[in-house]
Amino acid sequence: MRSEKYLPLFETKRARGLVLFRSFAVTLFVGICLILFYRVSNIPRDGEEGRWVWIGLLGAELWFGFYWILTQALRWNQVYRLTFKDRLSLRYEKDLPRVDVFVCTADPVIEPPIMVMNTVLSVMAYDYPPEKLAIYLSDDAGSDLTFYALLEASRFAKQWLPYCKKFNVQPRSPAAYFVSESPTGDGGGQSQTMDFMAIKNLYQEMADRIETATMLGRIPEEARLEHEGFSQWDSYSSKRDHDTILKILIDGKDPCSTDTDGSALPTLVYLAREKRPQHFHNFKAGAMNALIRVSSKISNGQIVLSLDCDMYSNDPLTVRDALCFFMDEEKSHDIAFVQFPQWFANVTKNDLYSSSLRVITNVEFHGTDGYGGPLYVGTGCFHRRDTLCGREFSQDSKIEWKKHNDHRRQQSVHELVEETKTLASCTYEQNTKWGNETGLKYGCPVEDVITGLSIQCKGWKSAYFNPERKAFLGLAPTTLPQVLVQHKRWSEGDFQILLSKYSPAWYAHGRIRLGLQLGYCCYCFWASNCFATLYYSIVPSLFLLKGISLFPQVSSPWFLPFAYVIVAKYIYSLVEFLWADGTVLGWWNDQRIWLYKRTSSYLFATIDTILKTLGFGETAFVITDKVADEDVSQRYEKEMMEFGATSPMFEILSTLAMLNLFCLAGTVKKVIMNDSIDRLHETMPLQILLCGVLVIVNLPLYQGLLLRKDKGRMPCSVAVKSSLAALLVCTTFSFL
Ligand SMILES: O=c1ccn([C@@H]2O[C@H](COP(=O)(O)OP(=O)(O)O[C@H]3O[C@H](CO)[C@@H](O)[C@H](O)[C@H]3O)[C@@H](O)[C@H]2O)c(=O)[nH]1
Ligand SMILES: [Mn+2]
Repeated sequence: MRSEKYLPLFETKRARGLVLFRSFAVTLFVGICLILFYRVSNIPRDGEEGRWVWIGLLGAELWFGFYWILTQALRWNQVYRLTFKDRLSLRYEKDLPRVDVFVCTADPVIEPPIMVMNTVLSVMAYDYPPEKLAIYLSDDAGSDLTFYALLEASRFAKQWLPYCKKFNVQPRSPAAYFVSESPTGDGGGQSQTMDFMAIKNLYQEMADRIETATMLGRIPEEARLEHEGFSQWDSYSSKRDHDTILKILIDGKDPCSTDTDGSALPTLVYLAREKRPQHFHNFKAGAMNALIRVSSKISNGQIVLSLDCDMYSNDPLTVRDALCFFMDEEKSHDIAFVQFPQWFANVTKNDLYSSSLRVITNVEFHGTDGYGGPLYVGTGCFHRRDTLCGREFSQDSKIEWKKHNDHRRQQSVHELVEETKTLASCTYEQNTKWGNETGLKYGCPVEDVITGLSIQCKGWKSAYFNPERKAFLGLAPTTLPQVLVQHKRWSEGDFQILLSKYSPAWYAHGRIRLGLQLGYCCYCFWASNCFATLYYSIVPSLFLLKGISLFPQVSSPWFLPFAYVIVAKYIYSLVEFLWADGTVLGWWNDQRIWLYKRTSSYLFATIDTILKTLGFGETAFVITDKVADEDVSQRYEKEMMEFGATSPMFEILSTLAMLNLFCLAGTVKKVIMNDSIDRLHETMPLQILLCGVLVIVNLPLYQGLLLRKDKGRMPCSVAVKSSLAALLVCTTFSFL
């Protein structure tokens, strides 16, 4: 029954200070226009020196100006959300919907099973009626190690879940919980301490068994004999060639599956979809679609949560938060998904690789939310099942939660499993709309973003919920090559979306709000930033070396707009970064990574996308490592940049760094020899500043190239090649 006075389950609030921000943005816009006017009106005439360079600079500045406008769309209309879980309980506790959680893993070596189990256990322990919760683990490696680990976890859960409930502990990932030496939670004093020690030992024993098996690469013989599930590996030949392996480890419907307190347990399912070398498997999108189908037979939750295997739940109440957005009587009918931020458990204080993406998380996504909702970013996202399967929005899309809650099943578990297996076979999708109209989209390295966009284009909205207590915590990459590769995948995927059928630049026009369209473009144009950035970080420095000025002199009135834009833009970015809980050094690191991404990841992403469009090359998904060697971890903790491998990306970064170093050194030498410091100051302040900042920002790179001795240093070959290349460019250019 609806109470007389309707009380919303969630609220949306405008961010404060938007007027101030907008006024500031307008002044910056004027500054940018003045700069462009200066460039256009001062183009050297035909035949005059520097005409083409000047036009190039104009191009770069036009690009930066255009891109800046896109970034404003992500800030213009920020909103914040609040939920009322108590009202949800009051109104719906008996009628809560079924929720299916999908956890994807793909490789037991770089995604250790014990980490995956912690994710699984953390969601099994959600504060949610267990008969309405089902957890599915998709294993794209089809590894019996992961299955073994899941079997162990299903046993451990029988103790872990009652413990969590009894003392209301959090987080409910055992590994994260046991980091603290003493029990936390709604203390039970002496009795909790004993329980704590007991459960901690149990966890440790389980972890040891799983880790030993992982290390040896095989499971203990007695485990194999004990559980019939392993027989499914009899016909297994490799991770790319095997039958569907499907096992319901805990059947929530079975009255016998209970924890040590006799309470029901959530359903737990292991799935390794069929793989054959002749059938392309479509990476995570393929795994997710198999999960959608398989789960529809087993539990068919109306709400689906997708999680990466390293993203444990940090808050047992998150499901209820998400449901507030789906179950509000007045405002929920058009919400298709609720995205939680991706936060990371392993980010160091000053976030050397800027992998926490804190500005995106704490600022930009709130901006997208003001225009119809955030992007779907693959993990920590709750979907309505029907919208994920391609349903269009219409006025009657509202779910009657109280009606639709029944899911009975007639067959035996065995029959059910056999019948369901075919849904995960390689051929099932042939001649269907899966991967296209239905489920997650195929063929894009960021299957999540393109899927979310297509849902929004069908008239749906999404919501962004960024609560005080972080809902999920994952693992960020811990070395520079990993960071650059991850960003290459993302920027490449986003760029492909721009060129795809669902392009935010045209297809989305009129289907989503303009602000959101621009916001999507901001990410989809990530890759294209490489050209302007490369130009700006090479050409002015070379001309500095040659003594040719490309920017206004200090005494010129045109100097002012440059000075204003530079100073205002960077102060703003620092303030925003600090506001998003960053540190000053973290901001500085962010600037460095900004440069590195743009000059390497984005460049390669652009090249690869163009090649793919022309028909060369294939889409790939390079999985991010979730483990690191001991010494690599130590350097990471100390915030020492990790290179340690040869890579074409490093060659570019190092060449750029050396080039700027030579240009600066050459200029300094000239100054000393000619005693011309005043003149240079007067005529080329901005070029000196640019080159100088590029050198300072690259200090860790010079250290890695020239000074460091540890294993994480830049390989010698890169140092030699890049120095020679930079030297060659500088000398040829000076004598040209
Ligand atoms: O063939 C594959 C490849 C990957 N995965 C899983 O996909 C998840 C994400 O992979 P990861 O290597 O951790 O990539 P990230 O860059 O950290 O992931 C981000 O970006 C991806 C898109 O590029 C999204 O799918 C993710 O949800 C999002 O967290 C992991 O759980 C993997 O196990 C599969 O299931 N099958
Ligand atoms: Mn990841």
